Amino acid sequence: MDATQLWQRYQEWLYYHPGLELYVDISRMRFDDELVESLKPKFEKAFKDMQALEGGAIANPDEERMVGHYWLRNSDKAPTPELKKLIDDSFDHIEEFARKVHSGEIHPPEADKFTDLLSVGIGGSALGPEFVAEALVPKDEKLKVHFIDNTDPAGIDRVMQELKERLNSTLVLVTTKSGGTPETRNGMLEVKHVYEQAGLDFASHAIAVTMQGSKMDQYAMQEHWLAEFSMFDWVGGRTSEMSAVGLLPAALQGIDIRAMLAGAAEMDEATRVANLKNNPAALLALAWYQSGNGKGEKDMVILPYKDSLLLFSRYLQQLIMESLGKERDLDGNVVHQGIAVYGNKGSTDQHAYVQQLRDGVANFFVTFLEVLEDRKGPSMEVEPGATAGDFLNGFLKGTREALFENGRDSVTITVPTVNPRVIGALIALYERTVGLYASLVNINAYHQPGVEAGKKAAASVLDLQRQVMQVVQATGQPLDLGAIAEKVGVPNRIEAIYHIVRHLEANNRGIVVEGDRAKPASLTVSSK
Ligand SMILES: O=P(O)(O)OC[C@H]1O[C@H](O)[C@H](O)[C@@H](O)[C@@H]1O
Repeated sequence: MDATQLWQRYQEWLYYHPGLELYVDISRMRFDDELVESLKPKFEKAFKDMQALEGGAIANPDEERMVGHYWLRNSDKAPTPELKKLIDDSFDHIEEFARKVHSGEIHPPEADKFTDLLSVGIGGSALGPEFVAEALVPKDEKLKVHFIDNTDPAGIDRVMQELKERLNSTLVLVTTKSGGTPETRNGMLEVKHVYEQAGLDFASHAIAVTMQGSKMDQYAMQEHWLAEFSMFDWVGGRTSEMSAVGLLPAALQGIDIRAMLAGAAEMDEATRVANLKNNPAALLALAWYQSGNGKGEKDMVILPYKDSLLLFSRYLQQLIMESLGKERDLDGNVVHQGIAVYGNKGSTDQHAYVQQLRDGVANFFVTFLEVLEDRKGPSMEVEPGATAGDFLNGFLKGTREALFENGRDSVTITVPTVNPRVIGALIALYERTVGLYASLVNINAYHQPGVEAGKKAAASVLDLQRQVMQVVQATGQPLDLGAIAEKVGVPNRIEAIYHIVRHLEANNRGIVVEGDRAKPASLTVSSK
């Protein structure tokens, strides 16, 4: 295709949303009319599926659940007046609480106001809040936000060290939809311990977002935490940014959550249009489908050319990979679907792995995210006639062109600026694209059966650890790994026992290991 033809193609496929001033350009994806024609029936079905989902159908059949994240942005779309009321009340509750925290009406026992927010959660209960907190830091940030999103003791220490001087004015938010996620429970207990060590009452600094009746809900009630916010059964973790999960921390930080909701609602309207060319999510779904042959054969590299959007790719990793990465389709056939997502930001990544993208394995397509506004206010010239922002723009365009020349495709999404409305719209755009694409490839995007396997295996390792400790303590003389395995009654789990013992020893957990470290079979274990 020559330059004139490409310019034609660009104009033919360009999508523009006038309200949001947002563009989607899929002209640099090499799909042809034949593919578009052949996908028409699938798109018809995808639009219908989406309509049914928004109408309250059980769109997640395995878990017998409705999928209602779109109602959050327009509660009139909720299938019953009761649900509408729940949604409206939950936002009022969030705003009222945030207002009282900001004014000092709600304050910790030892200070006039809360100064910091420590959010404890993982997966869908962390990635959206982390992305938004970083993308939208307000000028007059009301509370400074920190995150614990793992059960890594050293990671927890690092965050608690930062907060050491302000512990008494830190509000701790524990977010877990299910209320039973071990990493989050551990994080909460560790933080509580630090409060207790400091002689502070944890409950009067603690709030929770969780489903009613969950373990966390019960715990928070028993302990008389400061406040609780409900998470709904019909909102999945990875699509929960526009529920209390995302909006509570955002509101506390001082972000305009109504603008986020409005941006998402505008995008939802645009992505309800049952016409491929006029629906930006359908255009993205077409691009995903074409690049990976409907089988995820190519990875999605997300490259926002804007530092504040650094965490978008991490957020999208869960949204896309947990939704689309499925063993079976809706008819039970083994399909091993998915699309791998990675990326950080441009132009930084051009100095890291873009070399491979240009010249190496052609197993990806790029999504460039362009922000038209360089910064608030004027920029100096770093060279005659060019600002730092002109360079950033030049690098984006240059990379897009250099990749395309070499047979590497890309999508470009352009937004006017980074603000709450735009972020709400971007989240809604990708949520809808995932839903439409899932329909095209006939999978359930709303469950995550594969995650359970790792959780079960971890629980079994911890069980084994308890048994190993018992055996070692009860025996009173050095045992080799085989003997421990025999005594525990799991002769085929010697390797697992070896790993457990090595970790216990490294952490002074009351055992002594002797022998040649390079020859695990020579090791003996005894209690200290
Ligand atoms: O919010 P929670 O219930 O604690 O869940 C946190 C995360 O854990 C799980 O493993 C799921 O796979 C995720 O979808 C979820 O977002």
